[in-house]
Amino acid sequence: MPQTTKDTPMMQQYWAIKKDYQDAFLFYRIGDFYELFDEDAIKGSQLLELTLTARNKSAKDPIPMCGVPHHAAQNYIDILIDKGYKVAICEQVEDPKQAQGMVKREVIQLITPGTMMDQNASTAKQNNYLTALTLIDELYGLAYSDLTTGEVRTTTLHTFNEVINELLNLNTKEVVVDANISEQEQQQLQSLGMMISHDKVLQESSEFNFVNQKLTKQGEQAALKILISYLLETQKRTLSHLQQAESYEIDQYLRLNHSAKANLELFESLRTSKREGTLLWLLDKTKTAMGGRLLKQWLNRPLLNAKLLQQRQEIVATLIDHYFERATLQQALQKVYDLERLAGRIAFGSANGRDLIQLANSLKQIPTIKEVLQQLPEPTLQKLGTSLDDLADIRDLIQRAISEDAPISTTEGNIINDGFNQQLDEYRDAVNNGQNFLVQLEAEERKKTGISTLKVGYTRVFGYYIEVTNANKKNVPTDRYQRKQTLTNAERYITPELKDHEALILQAKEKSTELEYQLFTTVREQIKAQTERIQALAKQIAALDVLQGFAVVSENNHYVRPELSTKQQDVEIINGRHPVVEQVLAANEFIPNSVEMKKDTDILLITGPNMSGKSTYMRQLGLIVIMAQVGCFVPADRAQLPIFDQIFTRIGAADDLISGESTFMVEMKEANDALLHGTRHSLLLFDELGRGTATYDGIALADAIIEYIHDHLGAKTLFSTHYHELTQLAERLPKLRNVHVGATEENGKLIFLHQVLAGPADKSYGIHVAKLAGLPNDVTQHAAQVLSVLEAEGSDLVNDLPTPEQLPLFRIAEEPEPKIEPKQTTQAEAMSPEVSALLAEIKNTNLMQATPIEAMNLINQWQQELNQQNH
Ligand SMILES: Nc1ncnc2c1ncn2[C@@H]1O[C@H](COP(=O)(O)OP(=O)(O)OP(=O)(O)O)[C@@H](O)[C@H]1O
Repeated sequence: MPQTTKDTPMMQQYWAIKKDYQDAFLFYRIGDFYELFDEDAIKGSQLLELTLTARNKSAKDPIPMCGVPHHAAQNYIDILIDKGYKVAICEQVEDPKQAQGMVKREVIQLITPGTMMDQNASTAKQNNYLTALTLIDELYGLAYSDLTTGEVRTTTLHTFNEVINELLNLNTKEVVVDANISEQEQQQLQSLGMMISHDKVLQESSEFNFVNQKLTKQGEQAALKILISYLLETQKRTLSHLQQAESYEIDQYLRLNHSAKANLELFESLRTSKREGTLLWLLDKTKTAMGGRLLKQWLNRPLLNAKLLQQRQEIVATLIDHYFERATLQQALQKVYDLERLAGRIAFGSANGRDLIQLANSLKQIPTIKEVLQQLPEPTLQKLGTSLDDLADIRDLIQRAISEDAPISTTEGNIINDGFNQQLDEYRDAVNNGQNFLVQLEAEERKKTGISTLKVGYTRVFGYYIEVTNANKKNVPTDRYQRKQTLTNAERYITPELKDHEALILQAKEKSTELEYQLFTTVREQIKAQTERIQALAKQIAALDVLQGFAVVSENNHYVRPELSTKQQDVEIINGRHPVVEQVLAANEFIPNSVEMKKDTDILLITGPNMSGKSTYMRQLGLIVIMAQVGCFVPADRAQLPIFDQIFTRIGAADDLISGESTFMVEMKEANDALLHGTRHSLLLFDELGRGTATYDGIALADAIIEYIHDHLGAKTLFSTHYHELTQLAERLPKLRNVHVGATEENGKLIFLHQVLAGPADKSYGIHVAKLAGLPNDVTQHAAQVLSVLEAEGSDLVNDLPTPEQLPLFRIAEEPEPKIEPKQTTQAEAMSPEVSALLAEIKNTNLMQATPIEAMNLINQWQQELNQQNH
């Protein structure tokens, strides 16, 4: 709204400030309220369900207004941030009593989704990252930080797809970009729910110099500069708790793209989008919020380093074997508050007395933790036990200075302990003496006046008074008493003596409160100087907490320590279980299955009826690998595993959350990704790849992909399929083995055995599954007839299928596919020369060199040719 000449000085000040914060809600402090004006007020009143009023109501053009009490502001700020807005907090920055004219006001902080400092119980175990992104010499530089913990990391990425993956993995809500990031890229990030921000004035700072120390890559340094500059611009204070940036490369860790993490349900259940039923949910037996956050980071980045993994395994094994020590450790950890975020708040200047008490109480646990660790027969734990800094000096300072019962407010006294500061003790004595004087005065006045019910009291507005009930008013010595206030049944008076003491007491009180605040901030500053030590301790405690959690789940669920090999790629899991599904089923209901893929086997081709457990078997292997590569034990009787470099998946619903592309396109892209980037150290989990297109194309593509993996990649691969034709590949591909998930039929009913057995499935149970699903009897009976005809004739799926016109109902029953007995002829022999030629063309097409659109066009062309063949 434009400024008009009629604007009051206050509104002029408002508009002047608002001008710089057009994209934020301006919370403008007036007394005990934050007020919103004009468009902010209209929009804010709707979003926050506040009553909309107006300033200058009687004027011609009143200004819409709404407000929130300052003590309740945080809730409203949280709501706006959660809805993806920014909030600028504008405070009175001088004492109104001393102000000449308008009170000076300034924005003291711009709160954005990526810079929220306020954390509640539900976000305790989550990091909140702000990310900065730039592009230099065709490389993306990425820097991100969690302002609440001070963690800073940087990396360099080659493609925008990698950037998206990393940002989704980090669950980043806000990305600060510079002009090198194109409009289109920015829009793509926005469409994924990320706020895009820009840094207005790129500034050099001592913070940048400190955080930047270890970085060498240009892109990462540039991104870091944007990040820190934006943080300084929005937070408007020093950021001394930011740690030195750690640079990493994504291939230092087991690579899993975002959709693989979603498919394997690491952090979010596919069905409910909740944490329950995920690997994180299962493994999180941490006692601290820091441990909870670190576990999530570990699962996001499983390790490749065998030595580090051995070390984690040793610790888990030792903690499993020492139940009592572990119990003591857990009890101590339980009492450790969020050291990282406490350190953040202390450095940020927002910590109160209670925060410091929480810090001291946490530090009290460290000696116990050190003692237990030193008792354990494991070198890393023992070393940790000796080297852990118990921060006794900080604990001692807090215990001496800060009252156990410190209030939330830092400005109203009662924070500092007696005996900590002489001057404060003197003020407090003065206040106490004053109080004693009043007690004496009351007794004396009762005596002098003979009024036994006379009382000395205090109110904020009137100060100290002498109160006399109406019945006794006549006995009041009017020469000394001066009437001050009349109540219904009493009268209040003051005397000169009382007023003198009032001044003394109030002065002492005011001085003591002021001094307390000063002392408190000094203590806080002293602790702030030790931020790095607190952060170092927090990191060690967090790791210890995650590992004790691994010990707990491993023991409770009878996991075994996997043998990890860097020399060979053999996979041998005896009686493995799906860690989450087995928790959901009743005891002993889960049927364990082995996975054996030694030198002679790279690919397991899995067949079996729907619902038999094919996906579960594949996910099981993926999860076991991830658990092994974060250092946890695994659900099996025995497990020998290589260290995988990447896991590629194509499991479950193929909808692409990112680009909204068709199922088939996503399938092909994911296959392409695996074939292009996979190595013989990778794990591929492909569930019914190719089902997103026509049967012919599906079979042909699946065949070509399997052969490519077999001949060129050599990656360990689980490939499930309903295309029975593919099982014949075992004859040609020596490193492919058929397995199937067993089922039997009893009295016409299908019994799932959930057991993975050697060889291809010998019968399709599609019709039974269709029955279970409740398809009309007509349909399933009809399908059964078709099946028996097909089986009796040993016919060929392709050539002998009745046309839809002949069997109208068949179209409905098509989904559970009737299966034919495998013939001894190869596929190419069974088909017409045209189809064979087509197949050869498909096989020889190099998908790696085709763009997705070209692939689509090719497939379209093949489909048309095939259709011509069929007619
Ligand atoms: N090993 C097992 N032991 C016990 N129950 C299992 C086992 N494996 C799977 N199940 C149960 O069977 C259900 C179906 O499993 P899953 O989704 O893996 O089947 P599927 O063969 O992949 O099916 P579709 O082909 O229809 O995708 C699971 O929800 C689970 O409850």
